[in-house]
Amino acid sequence: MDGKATAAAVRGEVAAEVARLVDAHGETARPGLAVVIVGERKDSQTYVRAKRRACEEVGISSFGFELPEETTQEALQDVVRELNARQDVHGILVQLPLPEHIDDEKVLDGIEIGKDVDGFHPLNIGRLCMSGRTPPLFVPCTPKGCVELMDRYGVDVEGKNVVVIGRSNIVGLPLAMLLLHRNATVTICHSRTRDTSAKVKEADIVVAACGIPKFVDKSWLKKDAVVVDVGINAVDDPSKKRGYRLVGDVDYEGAAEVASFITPVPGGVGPMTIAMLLTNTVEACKRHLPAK
Ligand SMILES: Nc1nc(=O)c2c([nH]1)NC[C@@H]1CN(c3ccc(C(=O)N[C@@H](CCC(=O)O)C(=O)O)cc3)C=[N+]21
Repeated sequence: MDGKATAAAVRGEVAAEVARLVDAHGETARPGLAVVIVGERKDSQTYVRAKRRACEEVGISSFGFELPEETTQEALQDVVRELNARQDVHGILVQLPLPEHIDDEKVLDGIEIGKDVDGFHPLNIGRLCMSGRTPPLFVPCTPKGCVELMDRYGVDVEGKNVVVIGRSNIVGLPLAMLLLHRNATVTICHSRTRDTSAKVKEADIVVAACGIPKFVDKSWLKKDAVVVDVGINAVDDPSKKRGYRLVGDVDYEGAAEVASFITPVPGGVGPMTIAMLLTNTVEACKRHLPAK
């Protein structure tokens, strides 16, 4: 499953929608995303740059806030409060991880839930977990991107055995919930699971989101399993310009021989994550407009 091409297609659709909004309602209807980064982590800077570029491509205004590593808890929360109040900012993203001295829970919980385009606010996650009630305002971008990718490739999850490896609040847990609501039989494996390979051997669909390079081996996979690799692991590689290359949580070469569908790294889930950030931002903006 080609996440790079699929994300490009999604961006094309988002660009058309943004143009339609601005055409119908004027400049105030142009969606705006604020991205806040604290400190100078190289990987965070790379991701934030990619988010900024994606916004530009589709006509979403992006507002970057680069705060020094020493930023205090109070100062960061003040920035979030200001962004909550701004009319031209429809979505707020505080890039994770934050420096050690900052309590990220306090920061994330301070984001207005209607602007929580990451979908990390406990009220959004709580609503995501419950079915038949008020739905969340936003679904976290990586899980949403995984499901969107499978949808577009015609992978139906209903009644399937899905194994999600990883239980993080931003990927594994919300993804398991999304798949459960789509009537998959979901098993979550994690660091204390006794025999993950045995669980994976039963899986029609495997989602690897544990952050361990090449954790999932070809020998674990059922013939024609669907494999979604969320891992973005940097491993040293002096032959590369950046000094490292990215590998997933799945041994791609081997797994590709048995899987019916598989996502590569890079070029799989990563670009879809950013595409879903754009769709969430447009959704946030549209909620403020009269229906048209
Ligand atoms: N508040 C917050 N929201 C996030 O969504 C968030 C975050 N914090 N912190 C870090 C993680 C990581 N993340 C990625 C997004 C896209 C790619 C991506 O597009 N990767 C490219 C490769 C990029 C490269 O070459 O370095 C690919 O997989 O093809 C990767 C990682 C979002 N995150």
